Amino acid sequence: MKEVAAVQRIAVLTSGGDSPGMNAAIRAVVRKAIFHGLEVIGIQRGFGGFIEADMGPMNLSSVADIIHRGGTILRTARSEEFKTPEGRAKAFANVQRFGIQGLVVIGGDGSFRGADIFNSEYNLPVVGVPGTIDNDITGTEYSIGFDTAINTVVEAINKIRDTATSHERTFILEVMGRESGYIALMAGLAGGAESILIPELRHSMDEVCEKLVRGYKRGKLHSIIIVAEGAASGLEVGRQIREKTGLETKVTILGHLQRGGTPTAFDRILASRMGAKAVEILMDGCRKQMVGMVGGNIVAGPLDNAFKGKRPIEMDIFNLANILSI
Ligand SMILES: Nc1ncnc2c1ncn2[C@@H]1O[C@H](COP(=O)(O)OP(=O)(O)O)[C@@H](O)[C@H]1O
Ligand SMILES: O=P(O)(O)OC[C@H]1O[C@](O)(COP(=O)(O)O)[C@@H](O)[C@@H]1O
Ligand SMILES: [Mg+2]
Repeated sequence: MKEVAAVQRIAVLTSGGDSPGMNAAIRAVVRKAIFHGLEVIGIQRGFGGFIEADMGPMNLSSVADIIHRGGTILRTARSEEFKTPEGRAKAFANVQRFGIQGLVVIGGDGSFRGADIFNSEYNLPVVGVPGTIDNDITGTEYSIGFDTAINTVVEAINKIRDTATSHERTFILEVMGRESGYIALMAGLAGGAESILIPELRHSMDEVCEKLVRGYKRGKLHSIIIVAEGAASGLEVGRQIREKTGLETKVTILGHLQRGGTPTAFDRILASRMGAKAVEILMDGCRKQMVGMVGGNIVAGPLDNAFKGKRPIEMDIFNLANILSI
């Protein structure tokens, strides 16, 4: 049976770094809302478009043929102006002008912080949908785009392994994560990396080098070291290893390759479920929530969970990766 909602018009935007699966989430928000008789306004370029009234109605066809596309059809941005009360006042003028009664923000911790402040100031109901390749959001086991990103990294590791073995070389692979080591950790475990360097932990280059040399002594043909960009520069790690061990090192920086590409089935399913849940939350009359995956279920939780504390790194996974690469 279709539920009839008190809220009649909602808006959706994507903000912060794009992540594969954001389009699937937009599609779910739009189609779920329309299914229940709601109108949906699509806001372009995150909070930037919110301030500048760069927005318009979306319909079923606006989200056709996007479930498999990376990036975001709504575009995304980082808006310094939204961090100011004056910028947010402009955005609120557009809330009134367009008759928006609820807002879905698809983005990361920074975007949720912005949404939280806006809700406190203007009482517009907001729901956060976690979309970031970093998977650094507390309150959800997975954020949209992470699975695709680590699969991209693992694919790169597979390719590097081929040439690394042939030449018996040491490779350093720098991956994304300015403040978070999740991509490095999980892709490192899945890719069988010798060492994983992440910003959450202090690392001793002497230990990294000792492990490398030990490995080669027992007959390893190559070594792969994963470095999160927030832990160190891949080039610098390569230089230090070369100086300390005399080994030949090659450095690959994956960069924005990790943010693009067609989303995996996991990310599409996650995004579809989370986008639909966001609409349900607004229809239920909640004022400030985030969607999360907890124990495999899609649930509503407090929005400020996402940025209250830093998500701790899973030490058991880090230790396991170390044991398995002995
Ligand atoms: N303290 C804040 N107050 C208001 N808006 C904020 C705040 N922090 C972040 N934002 C908004 O959210 C945007 C995205 O945040 P950012 O941290 O860059 O990305 P992400 O959401 O992916 O973590 C910022 O450009 C800004 O517009
Ligand atoms: O593309 P930019 O603006 O240089 O941002 C790079 C950063 O964005 C990310 O890809 C995603 O971070 P957010 O989701 O917090 O925006 C990080 O891994 C990376 O450090
Ligand atoms: Mg972030």
